[in-house]
Amino acid sequence: MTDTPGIVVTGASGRMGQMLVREVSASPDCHLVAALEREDSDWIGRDVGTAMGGAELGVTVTSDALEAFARAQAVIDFTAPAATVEFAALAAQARAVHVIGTTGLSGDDLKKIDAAAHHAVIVRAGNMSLGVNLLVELTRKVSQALGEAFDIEIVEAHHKAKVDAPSGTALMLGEAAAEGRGVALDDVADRGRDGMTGPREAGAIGFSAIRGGDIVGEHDVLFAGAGERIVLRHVATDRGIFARGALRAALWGQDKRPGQYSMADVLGL
Ligand SMILES: NC(=O)C1=CN([C@@H]2O[C@H](COP(=O)(O)OP(=O)(O)OC[C@H]3O[C@@H](n4cnc5c(N)ncnc54)[C@H](O)[C@@H]3O)[C@@H](O)[C@H]2O)C=CC1
Ligand SMILES: O=C(O)C1=N[C@H](C(=O)O)C[C@H](O)C1
Repeated sequence: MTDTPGIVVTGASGRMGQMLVREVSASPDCHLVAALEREDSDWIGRDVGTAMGGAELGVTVTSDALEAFARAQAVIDFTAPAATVEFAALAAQARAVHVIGTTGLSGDDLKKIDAAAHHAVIVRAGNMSLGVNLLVELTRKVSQALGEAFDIEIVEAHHKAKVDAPSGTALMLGEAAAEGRGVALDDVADRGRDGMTGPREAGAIGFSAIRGGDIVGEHDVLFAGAGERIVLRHVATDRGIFARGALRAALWGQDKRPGQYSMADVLGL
């Protein structure tokens, strides 16, 4: 047995789940206590290491979230909105830190996550990488400095299997741009142009989404003025950046009071 924090990885067979199983099991600072999948997944009952095509890890994939969370100090969750809302309540019941990377959450989902955060630590971010969280801070500052004389457009590109748009990261960047201008994103977001749209609305923050191939994640924040443009860009080439950020958040959350935190809190930005 080890006295490092025990971690559950949800969505273990997914793109992020597999990356997280690798990071958690390789880390000397924690250990993998469970790997969770949907009950109809053909990974259920198999050793997660061999299911991933590697060495045995001694952890059998299960769909019993309550039992798994009861044995854990943290749950790292990159799945889908309905699953994440359910896991938030169960992780709170188990008093386990819940690190949420899942994007595409609705306003109603966020309210349920807020309720769970009264009882346990939740760290949630649409992007767990250091680079993007720095970009968020830069976006806020540049937006504040330039004001409405520069039009803001956020362009994101992801792999063809991504199911939500705009990406969680694009929305974080949009929130930061709106905060920089002292406005609410919901009042100024322009999330889809098609047909006779008319000229650009003054003060709008526009979003465009590209989907194709195996693009890990790319985000541009464009500030377009008269006679000049600034582009702030982040390019992810390896999902390990998200997994390492999530693991850092799970460990950081161990001695924190119940509440909802961001990656900016974790990174001290
Ligand atoms: N915040 C961040 O830094 C990042 C967030 N993401 C987000 O993470 C989420 C997952 O992304 P991917 O790994 O690419 O998707 P994926 O589709 O490859 O994996 C999702 C996994 O969750 C599993 N799952 C769904 N419902 C479940 C349930 N009730 N119980 C157990 N497992 C369940 C699925 O079976 C699947 O294996 C997406 O929302 C994505 O946008 C992805 C990368 C970075
Ligand atoms: O689905 C993905 O892949 C990613 N999702 C996150 C998002 O929606 O921003 C983070 C990253 O860009 C990869």
